[in-house]
Amino acid sequence: MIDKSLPLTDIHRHLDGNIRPQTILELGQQHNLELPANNLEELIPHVRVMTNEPDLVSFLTKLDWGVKVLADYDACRRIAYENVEDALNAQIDYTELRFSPWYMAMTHNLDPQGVVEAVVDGVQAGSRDFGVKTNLIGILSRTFGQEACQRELDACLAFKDQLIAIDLAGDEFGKPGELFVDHFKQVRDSGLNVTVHAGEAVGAESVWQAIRELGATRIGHGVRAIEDPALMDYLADNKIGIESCLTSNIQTSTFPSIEKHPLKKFLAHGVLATINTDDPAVEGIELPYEYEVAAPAAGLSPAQIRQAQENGLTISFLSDAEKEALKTTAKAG
Ligand SMILES: O=c1[nH]cnc2c1ncn2[C@@H]1O[C@H](CO)[C@@H](O)[C@H]1O
Ligand SMILES: [Zn+2]
Repeated sequence: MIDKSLPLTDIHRHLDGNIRPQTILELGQQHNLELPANNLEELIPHVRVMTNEPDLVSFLTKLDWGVKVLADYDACRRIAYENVEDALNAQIDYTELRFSPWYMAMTHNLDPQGVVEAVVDGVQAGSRDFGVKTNLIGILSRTFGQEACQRELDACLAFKDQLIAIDLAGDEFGKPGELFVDHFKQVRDSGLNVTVHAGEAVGAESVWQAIRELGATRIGHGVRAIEDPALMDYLADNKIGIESCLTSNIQTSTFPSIEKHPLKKFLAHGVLATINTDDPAVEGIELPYEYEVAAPAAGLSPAQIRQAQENGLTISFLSDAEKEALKTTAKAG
């Protein structure tokens, strides 16, 4: 259950993995784009996971129609704005929304820097209108290789004061972290925080690499750290946060069943693990479902669910003063 006296956070949430099917339809019509269907019912199977996918890369193709309708900067602004409204509807008090400017820009040859500007603008307006506190994380989509990631990073760094961190996402198996050491040196030099998707499609060695060579202080998913006891100790001792996304891990076949998910073991080990959505519209879930259905199904006790909720604020990239302010607001109800 969600503890209403604590702030509710979603710190692993892809803005470009959460584009409303209705918006995909409307943008497609507005820009005369060919879509796989012209009504919601028939479109949904193309943009949402209906049965578990065999692997991460198959899962990720479900995000593609969402970015293919981003024909101009207004479309980017719109989906950013709607993401904040979705966060409000999911009872979220604070969210770190992440997005990949290159992935959003590539279909219609937009300028990635223009995409960042539009997303910043849309999220600021949404935050003001819907009263949800937000920060933005820029993603380097490793799937498209080192060069595209450098251009993506340049676009992010041009707006570094509007971002809180940089993440590495996409095809972990095909594009290992070793290819992005230089990119993340630039990120650390810029003063931005580092979180990396690791230990999702590859084992514990990918998590070690993200920490030691990329400088990650938080890990997206990290599920396969469970295979390495020394790494589990390291995560707990060094307060490396784990951004868990239960339903996503089942839908990508990272784990065969929710009952076997290791989140409860991370928490029992004292790792600062958290509950998040990943790509809510693509998964067809929202944060309350993860707390109320997925977490109990994964064998978390009510005390562990509460601990995970508390950890969300603890490992967020907010300042101590901002964390305290959110706690006070939540307590006041
Ligand atoms: O669960 C995930 N694991 C790895 N990469 C992901 C996941 N969800 C989305 N993306 C990736 O993030 C970028 C869009 O924000 C895209 O590169 C997409 O493939
Ligand atoms: Zn993710």
